[in-house]
Amino acid sequence: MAAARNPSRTAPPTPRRDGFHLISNVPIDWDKPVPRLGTYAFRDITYSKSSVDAAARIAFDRAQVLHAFTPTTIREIQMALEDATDDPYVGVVILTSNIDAEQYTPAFCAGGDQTVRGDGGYQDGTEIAPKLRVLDLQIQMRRCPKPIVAQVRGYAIGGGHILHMVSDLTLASTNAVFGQTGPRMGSFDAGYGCTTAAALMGQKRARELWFLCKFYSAHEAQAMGMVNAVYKDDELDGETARWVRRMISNSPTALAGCKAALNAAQDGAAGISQMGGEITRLFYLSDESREGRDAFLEKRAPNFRSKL
Ligand SMILES: CC(C)(COP(=O)(O)OP(=O)(O)OC[C@H]1O[C@@H](n2cnc3c(N)ncnc32)[C@H](O)[C@@H]1OP(=O)(O)O)[C@@H](O)C(=O)NCCC(=O)NCCSC(=O)CCC(=O)c1ccccc1C(=O)O
Repeated sequence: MAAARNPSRTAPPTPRRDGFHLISNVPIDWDKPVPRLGTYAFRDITYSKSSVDAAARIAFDRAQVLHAFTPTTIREIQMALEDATDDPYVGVVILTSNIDAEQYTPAFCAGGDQTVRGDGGYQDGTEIAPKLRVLDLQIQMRRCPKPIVAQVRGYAIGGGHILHMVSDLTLASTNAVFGQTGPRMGSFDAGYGCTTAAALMGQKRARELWFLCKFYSAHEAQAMGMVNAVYKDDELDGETARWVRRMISNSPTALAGCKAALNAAQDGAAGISQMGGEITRLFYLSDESREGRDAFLEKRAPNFRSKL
């Protein structure tokens, strides 16, 4: 008698076979916020980690000005991001904002705080000279080997919009609104602000974004290619958790390699350096590489071929 066929051998192919829908969408349980790093106490952001879900959450905390950023805000994000990057336990970083919808219009970030915009850049009394510190943060985000997820509610405008574009993934609430305003505000970002827009949505749409300074709904932004997924506002935290949980269950080295490769074409020599750094780090783990170090320390000639 012929054996009964295993039904899984004949199951029709389905995208749901990836099991993504089976991952819990219970919002991430954050530990108590990290109030300070070293002697520095955060003022413009909150920084939290989850011991359960291996993620870090960096949130703008200036709701009264729609989370517009000053040099201090950016410096604080840089510090938190450095900590999250170096912490081997953290697998994914979420960049978002603290929403107080009872008092203030929801926003992810309304860009550079115009009240501290001086003639040569932004200066809130903490810079040696006025500068565009956010450009350094953009580079730090690109170099961070871990996925950065922008979780966007409300307005993501100007420099805030660029920070979501530079993030690896963007998950948006249905109430999110996206746009550049630079040419209406006497500003522009000829670096990642323009080049990332073109890479995400194509040249014509990127020119529309920057030349017209129109605003776009979450669904329009998704159709343009700059938002990965749109969720109802009350489902966004849970769905973000699902994306985070899938990524932290994947290989960190594979994710870092993919991020470096995806950055490489746009980032030129800096992109190759990021990619090369990953390769060198892995090479250090090999017998061949260790032979160079050991031979030096043992004051002998290296024999690399013996380690192949
Ligand atoms: C976002 C709005 C359309 C929302 O409008 P509305 O709901 O009516 O709210 P408002 O009443 O306007 O705002 C509430 C409250 O917030 C204050 N506020 C909002 N945005 C800013 C801001 N950017 N700076 C300072 N303050 C802000 C606003 O004044 C209100 O305060 P009150 O005390 O209640 O009056 C609308 O708010 C709006 O259009 N905002 C401006 C958005 C904008 O144009 N942002 C871009 C600024 S330029 C920039 O971001 C460049 C940044 C930069 O550093 C850079 C430079 C060069 C190269 C690269 C970069 C880079 O960013 O990467």
